[in-house]
Amino acid sequence: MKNKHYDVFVIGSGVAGQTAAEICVENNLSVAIADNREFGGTCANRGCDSKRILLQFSKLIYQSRNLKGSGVKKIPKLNWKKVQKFKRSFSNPIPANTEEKMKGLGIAMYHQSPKFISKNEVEVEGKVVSADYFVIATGNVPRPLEIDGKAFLNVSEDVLNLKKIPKSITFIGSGYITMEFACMLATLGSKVTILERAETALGDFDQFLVKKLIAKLESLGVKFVFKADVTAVEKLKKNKKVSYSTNGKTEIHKSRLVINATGRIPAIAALELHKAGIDADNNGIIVNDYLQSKSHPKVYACGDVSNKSPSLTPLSGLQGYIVGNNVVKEKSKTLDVPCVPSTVFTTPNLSSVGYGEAEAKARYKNVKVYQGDSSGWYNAKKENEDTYAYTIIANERTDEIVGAHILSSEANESINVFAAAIYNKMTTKNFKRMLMTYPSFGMDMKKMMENK
Ligand SMILES: Cc1cc2nc3c(=O)[nH]c(=O)nc-3n(C[C@H](O)[C@H](O)[C@H](O)COP(=O)(O)OP(=O)(O)OC[C@H]3O[C@@H](n4cnc5c(N)ncnc54)[C@H](O)[C@@H]3O)c2cc1C
Ligand SMILES: NC(=O)c1ccc[n+]([C@@H]2O[C@H](COP(=O)([O-])OP(=O)(O)OC[C@H]3O[C@@H](n4cnc5c(N)ncnc54)[C@H](O)[C@@H]3O)[C@@H](O)[C@H]2O)c1
Repeated sequence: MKNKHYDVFVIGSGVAGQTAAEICVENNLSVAIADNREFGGTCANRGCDSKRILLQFSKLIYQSRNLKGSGVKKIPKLNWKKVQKFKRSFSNPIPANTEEKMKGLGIAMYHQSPKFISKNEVEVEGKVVSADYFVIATGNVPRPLEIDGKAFLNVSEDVLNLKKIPKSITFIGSGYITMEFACMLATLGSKVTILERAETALGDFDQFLVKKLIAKLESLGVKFVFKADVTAVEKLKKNKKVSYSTNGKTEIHKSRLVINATGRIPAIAALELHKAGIDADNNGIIVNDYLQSKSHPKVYACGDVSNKSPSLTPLSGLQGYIVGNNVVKEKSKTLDVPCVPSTVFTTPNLSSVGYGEAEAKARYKNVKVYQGDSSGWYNAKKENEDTYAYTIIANERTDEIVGAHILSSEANESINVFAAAIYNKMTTKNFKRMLMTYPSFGMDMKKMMENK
């Protein structure tokens, strides 16, 4: 075994790992990066980007259907093969482009999972590699579902690569991944069933809006089963058979595919963290506000694999930036995230930033909740869209906006305006003073905060 030494060894080449590696190498540190899959990470290869490309096609069909009878004569027909080809034109070049970029920066690359063998050494590609600092940025992987027949389950990546739209599909779990893909596939003609263990979908989101989103998906033919305990999956000739119990009754359900979308867990199993004394729990590697391992100060963790949630691309990039800077100059940056906007890219979108109603009520003495159904407003009516609603929350004492939750066809963009407002501690009064373009969803945001 030949020994190698670097100033910094990064594990994982997603947005978090790349960002940290680039900052280190730009500051004249010698850097290596390892990935056990194609370089470029989840978002660009098999997550956000590919997903949104596919979803825009189902949105096109959905919106055309809404406008049928109001001028649209024919609903467009998709050539799914070409849709997939278009998607791949974005994702296929990612690994080679990422490697070329790394190489251009002078970063050494390894194509295997490293295993820690001591506090400052890993074994990778048959070599012992030591480093002054390690950056762990290995992201998340699908949560394994320990049921009989688990080998017959598929995951989000398989949905992204579907060769054709399945006749029927079952999702286990009703989080982000399920809601987005269920919406897409139901719109494109699949019979979709969702088996969720909890009492509702998207448990962390505003439930006034989630109820409306569930009703929307039901109107597309999606069947929700809550309080479902899935026990087994079997492979039949054409279908998969899922066994589950709900309200004390045992049921079976057959569909072409069964997707395990019960959440994602930190990708740490292969790293042998214990050999370096790096502590982790179910949420990931335990780090302080510098994103430094609490049990091993020469190790940093960033992105989905750190225990600082939520697992979203912008937050992973930010964490990579913080770690890169802290490796270059110890304790130079802390993670200080006032609010993280996120969107469930269903049609319509469900977007959220800042506190939910319960959190705000726990935090402030008095809160003002502006909540309503805007399906009668111009912006919904012009699209023949029957689902549009909001919950905006302000601290009553200061009038500051502290949370915004929107269900609308443009919510993924509208929420960024609210993110800026919350970040800048805007009051509802100041927000309403801003001029917005007309006619736009921006104008509606001001109307949402009118006292009725
Ligand atoms: C289907 C899907 C859709 C999503 N949509 C969105 C969205 O719309 N918006 C959003 O903000 N977020 C979305 N996310 C979440 C987003 O993709 C992640 O938060 C983000 O990619 C995390 O970046 P990261 O750099 O922390 O990890 P990753 O991008 O996951 O990178 C980790 C890298 O580490 C590698 N790795 C893992 N284990 C090892 C090992 N043992 N050795 C070496 N390398 C290893 C992996 O191969 C990977 O390349 C989505 C996720 C999925 C699955
Ligand atoms: N648009 C986006 O930003 C986006 C999209 C996709 C994924 N993501 C990220 O990826 C993460 C993973 O997404 P996800 O949808 O897999 O997870 P999730 O955590 O959003 O949802 C998982 C769901 O599965 C349910 N569940 C758990 N165990 C179950 C079981 N045994 N049986 C039935 N239901 C069960 C949970 O109650 C929950 O509702 C997200 O939390 C998010 O951070 C983000």
